[in-house]
Amino acid sequence: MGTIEKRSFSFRLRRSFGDGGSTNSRNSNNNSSTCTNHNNQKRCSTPLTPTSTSTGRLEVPGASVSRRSSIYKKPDKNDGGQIHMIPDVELPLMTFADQYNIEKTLAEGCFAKILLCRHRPTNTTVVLKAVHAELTTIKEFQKEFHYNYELSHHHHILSAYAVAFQTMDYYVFAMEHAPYGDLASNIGPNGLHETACKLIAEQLSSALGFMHSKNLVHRDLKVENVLVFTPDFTRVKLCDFGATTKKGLLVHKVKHTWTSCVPPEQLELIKNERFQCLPISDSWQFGILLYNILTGNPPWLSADWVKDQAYANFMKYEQRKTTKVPENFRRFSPRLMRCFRKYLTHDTEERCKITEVNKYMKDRWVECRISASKSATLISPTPQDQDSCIYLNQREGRLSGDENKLRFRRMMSSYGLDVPIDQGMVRKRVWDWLSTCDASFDPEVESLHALEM
Ligand SMILES: Nc1ncnc2c1ncn2[C@@H]1O[C@H](COP(=O)(O)OP(=O)(O)OP(=O)(O)O)[C@@H](O)[C@H]1O
Repeated sequence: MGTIEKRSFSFRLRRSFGDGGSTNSRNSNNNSSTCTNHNNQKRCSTPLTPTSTSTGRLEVPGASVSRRSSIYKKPDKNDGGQIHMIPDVELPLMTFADQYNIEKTLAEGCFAKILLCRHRPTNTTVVLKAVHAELTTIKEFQKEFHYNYELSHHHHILSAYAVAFQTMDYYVFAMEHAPYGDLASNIGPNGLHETACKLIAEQLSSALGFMHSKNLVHRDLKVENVLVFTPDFTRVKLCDFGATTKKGLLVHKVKHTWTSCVPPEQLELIKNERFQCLPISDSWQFGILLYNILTGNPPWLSADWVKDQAYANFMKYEQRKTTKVPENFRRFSPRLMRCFRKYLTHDTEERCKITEVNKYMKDRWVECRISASKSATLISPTPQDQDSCIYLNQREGRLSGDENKLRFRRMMSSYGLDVPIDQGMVRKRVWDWLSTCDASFDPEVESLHALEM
């Protein structure tokens, strides 16, 4: 296994935003890495040897069904087939420079680096996830890589290449590049409009439903772990399988994740208490994510009805102790509220499956938009339009000209206007439209000048 010392720390990738500045985490303590596999050597060792790269070939996930046929086996009631067998594989020792040109660090923390690279032998752009070897165990690394690789052929799960190796300092695996980054960097302070949220919800529920069908629980669903491949959100993918665990195993809490993402039944646990890992924790996190993308923020800081008034209000409503819709949910339609109740119920027995949201796709989700200013008029031709209006108004000022153009194109393409068009006319229409949406609209607002195409 090389000369790298195994240590049992979990690794963190620090993020600079979120609720309370917490960091989020790789799970250091679930038990799935106990599933070592000796019968599976052929399937598992092949992709990890240097030959796949030294021959100048980067295997694209899903290209070889036969080698990865385990995933197609129907899981029995308590298992997901061989997917839970984490192979023990030697990782070839090499340096990044042997085969890669590092072009950019996409994200960096104390414990891992996400590097945008060019794989020289194939002239392919890849992202390398480099985990500090001192801060994780090789088993944890292999588990993450294995699950990511085995799940890769789902359309809405990030594809991992059949390439993993170690350097003197890191355990590394290769994956495809998401050109638009993660969802966290794509949602404005007022969230995305309903159409985009529905698209995202549909794709993520499909990815998570697929994982659940394999008896796997993601356990770390949040906006940072959803990657964006098209500017109109028609293609997003789930990533980061560091906390992924087989359903039913006894686990500890995922450490250092945003507290807003932690389900109430886990918040209530005492320190170091273990609990059974179940898909309903993904359902909870899905409900939080849905709210987050619709509004730009999580609904509360923590699902603690004693300490967090916003959660206490929702819990009373959800348990039908009051008919008063909590203020921060008032913009949503009764149908979406019904959906939220099912995902965000305190009662774990009542909580819905991850795919429940699909029943609500034809419904209206947002009834009216709360403006930044309470006194502002809330009426617009369609609430969707107004979402975009606020989004442009408040977010774009922080962005560069290129980013502004990109956002603008995304907005237009979500309205089917991504064909070549008269940009002058478009701009005039957007300005007219903005001024009818919002009485306080200032045509001189600096950010809008950046929309000049
Ligand atoms: N393939 C990719 N393409 C583009 N950006 C990526 C890719 N993979 C990861 N990132 C960026 O790096 C960030 C961290 O990635 P990832 O979640 O895999 O790392 P991590 O160390 O497990 O993070 P954490 O445990 O903090 O969630 C993502 O939120 C995303 O912004």
